[in-house]
Formats: sequence, C-alpha cells, structure tokens
Amino acid sequence: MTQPLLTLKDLSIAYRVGDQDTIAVEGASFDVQPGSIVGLVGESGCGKTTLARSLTRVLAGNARIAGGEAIFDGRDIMALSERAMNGLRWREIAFIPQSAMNSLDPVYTVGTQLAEVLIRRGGLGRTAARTRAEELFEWVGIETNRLGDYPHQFSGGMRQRVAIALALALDPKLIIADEPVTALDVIVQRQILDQLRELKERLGISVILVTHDISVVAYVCDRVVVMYAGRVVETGPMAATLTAPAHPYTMGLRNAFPDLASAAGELTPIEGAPPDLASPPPGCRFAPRCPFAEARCRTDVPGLDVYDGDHLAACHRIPEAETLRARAVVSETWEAPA
Ligand SMILES: Nc1ncnc2c1ncn2[C@@H]1O[C@H](COP(=O)(O)OP(=O)(O)OP(=O)(O)O)[C@@H](O)[C@H]1O
Repeated sequence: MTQPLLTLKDLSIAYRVGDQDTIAVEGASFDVQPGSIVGLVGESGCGKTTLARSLTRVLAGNARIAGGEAIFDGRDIMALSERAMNGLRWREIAFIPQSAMNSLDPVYTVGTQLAEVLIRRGGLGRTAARTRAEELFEWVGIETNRLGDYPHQFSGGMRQRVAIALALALDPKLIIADEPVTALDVIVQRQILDQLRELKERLGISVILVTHDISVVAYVCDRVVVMYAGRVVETGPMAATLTAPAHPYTMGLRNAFPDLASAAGELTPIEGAPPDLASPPPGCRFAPRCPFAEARCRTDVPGLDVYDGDHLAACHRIPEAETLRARAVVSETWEAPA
C-alpha cells in the first residue's frame, strides 16, 4: 500500500463559548491516499466544516485544536508555525469554498485574480502567469478569452469552475472542497463533479469533498468518512460502504437522498435532529434516533471497529449489520425509533 498523503490521528477541535468548550470534532482518524477523492459526509452541524477548515488552519477565533495530529506529507499540520502553514496554503493544500463568490473578488476580472495568486504567491513573472492562467482555464473547461470577464459575468457553475482553477493554480497535492456543488442544479453538479474526477485522474491530486449529500459521494468519491455529532461513525471504500453500510446512521442517510445519476425512488428521512454538541447524549450519539438502539448503546461509546478489511464502523451491533441493513430499507423501521 502506498504512503497516505494525509493521516488524521485522533484529531479533536473545540469551540469556546462563554466558559464552556464544545467539542465539534472528537477523535477523528482516517487516511487520504494520493490521487483519491474522500467524501466527508453527515448532516449539518456534524463537524465536517470544522474538520475541513482545521486542515488549512483557518478556524474561527474561538476554536482550538484540542488534541491529535494531521500528518500531511510527513509534517503535522496542527503543530506547524503560522509561517510554515502560510507556505503550505495554496501551494500544497488549497481550499474551494461552498460559494465561489467567497473566493472571488467582484471588482477584479478573474484573470487578474488568477495572476495575483500566480505572481504573488507562486513567484511567476507576468508572461508566465498569463500562460499558466490560460492553461488552468483550459483544464477546467472555460474559454481562455473569458479571463477578462468579471465574476458576475459567469453563471454559478462557471464561477465554481473558476474557483477550481484558482485552487489548482499552484499545483497543490490536496484540495479541500467544502460543499462545492450544493448551490448548483443537478446537471451542473454532475459537470463539476466530473471535472473534479478528471482533474484527479490527470493531475494525481487528492480531494477531500465535504458534503451533506450522500449521492454526491456515491457519484465521485473513492472513499467515504461518515460523521455524526462530531465523531467518525463509519469509513471505508465508497462502493462497499454505500452498498453495505455497517452503521445505522449511514443506512439512514442512504435512504434519505435521491440518486444523482437516476430518478428518485421513495425517500425516507431520519426522524429527529443531531444533538446539541454542548451537551451530547452519553454512549452512541446516534442512539436517540437509531431504530436499532439497545440499552448498551445509550451508555457505552462504541469504538471504530473493523467491519470488513478497511471498512470500519462505530456500532455495537456490527456483527448483525447484514440483518440491520435488510430492516433499514423498510421505511416503517424509521417511523418508530427504539
Ligand atoms: N465559531 C463557532 N463557535 C461555536 N460553535 C461553533 C462555531 N462554528 C461551528 N460551531 C459548532 O460546531 C459544530 C460543528 O459545526 P460545523 O459547521 O463544523 O458542522 P458541519 O457538519 O460542517 O455543518 P454545516 O454543513 O452546517 O456547515 C456545530 O454544533 C456548530 O454549531
């Protein structure tokens, strides 16, 4: 097996609110292999954005790394000085935000903004920057004569392509994309995801794709990390994890989303909402919404255990996963949690 590009070990991130700490990410561990797309999935508030942002160390003022490591190419991102981290941003790890408008300045042409990154951060001369900007536009499928246009002259999908070109500018090894297609319609979503996959294959970059939508993961990811209430509850190869999930939360997520590539079937929501992280329930945090919860689930925290090879899940009932899966596809199962 090749050396992972990124290894998270027991990473925890806390927010200070008043005199209390809220642990938004607790003990997260997973690997990102070179040239792979890893989907980080879960409902709103599960800690995906906090985890993703911690990898560029752009966190809110009241956030702190409460423990653990993130080893990227031999260095612990969490222990780097601000200066060393600055050297890493764009050049080695780049970020694509949910709305391209957050990374594009409305008052400059997109060509000027690309040149700015290439010249100021990449050290290129003006002519080399122009050539590189044209190459980047070709990579993301935009006519090079549009380098002179302003962000508002592009459609939402095209703007997101510009944001991808910007992220690729300095040839990073890892791109972190936070809900990059959420605001777009399904056809444009597919085009952008196809683009990401093609760039991964052509350039060998790795992508951490943050999404609440499991159909986006199914469409484009090689591996999946499922988060619930700040914890990783399941992780594994995409196809195995989504066709044979071992955690009831993943089973529920799968029921709740239409397939990006085909017509929607019957959708079953997971009743209730994730817990307030300021006072999470004891034991398994999913237990209050889980149709399969038993007494031990409400008291003992399940560890992330092997289900099958490198497919892991944090559920006390892993040995019964196959039976639970059969029950989970029946929508009545989700109507009356245990
Ligand atoms: N600056 C902050 N101060 C305090 N708590 C915060 C702060 N930012 C986020 N949180 C809390 O941390 C938890 C995780 O939030 P986060 O945004 O990482 O989740 P998420 O899964 O990415 O959700 P979303 O998809 O809505 O962004 C939530 O409970 C949120 O309320």
